[in-house]
Amino acid sequence: MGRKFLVGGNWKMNASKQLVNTLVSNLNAAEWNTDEIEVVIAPPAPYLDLVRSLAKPEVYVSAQNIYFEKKGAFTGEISSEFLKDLGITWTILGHSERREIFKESDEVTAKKVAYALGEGLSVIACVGEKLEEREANQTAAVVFRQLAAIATVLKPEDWTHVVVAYEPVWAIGTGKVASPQQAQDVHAEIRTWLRDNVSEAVAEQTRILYGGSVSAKNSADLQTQIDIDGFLIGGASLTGDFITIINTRSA
Ligand SMILES: O=C[C@H](O)COP(=O)(O)O
Repeated sequence: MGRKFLVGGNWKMNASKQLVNTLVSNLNAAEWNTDEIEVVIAPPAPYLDLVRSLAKPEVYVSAQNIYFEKKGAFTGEISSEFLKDLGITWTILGHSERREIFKESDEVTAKKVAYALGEGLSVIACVGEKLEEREANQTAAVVFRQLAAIATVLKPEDWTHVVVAYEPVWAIGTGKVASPQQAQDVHAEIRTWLRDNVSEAVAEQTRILYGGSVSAKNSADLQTQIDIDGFLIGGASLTGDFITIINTRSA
């Protein structure tokens, strides 16, 4: 079976009750073939419950991050238990903003991925290089290092619930989208890495999303690439572009 295209919306630290109502009503009114497209939105943690209760079942809801402990003295952290209690089945992990701003290492990210999977969550695991790393021809090395940290703590069967999001840091929120070929090149390298380091089946089945300035204007071209299995969309997920992107895929 082919890889189901995933359109993810990462709202980052943007929300209000009013915005939730608008974005979720618009999504509820939109239609897509659920055999071919999976839609996942990731609002900030305080809005997860509201979004889950308002969104139609075809919309999967994701956290943007969790911790690797069930409960206790971890002020400000989000437990997988909270997600399960709220009917939230996904979490993003290892976003570059977590890595850069909050200093989450490859090892911490990997620990979170393993923990989330053990708790029955599906994970969007983010990888991607910074501009200076790309310019130093280090893109593959950086992405492979990030993947290796995750692969080390997973069993091959765990990958069934992992989606990899390739998000070049220089393309995030900058309007400088990777060209379809630039994205495809890295996606193909990631798939080859999975083939060489995990298994043929995992390489074939694992979805690799592209993220970084995806918009209604560029999504059609990006999605023509054979190894682009969906998008993780930031800014445009807070606008009508998100549904246009879903519709572009459906068309
Ligand atoms: O998780 C989403 C990415 O960071 C992309 O953000 P962006 O679409 O605003 O560039």
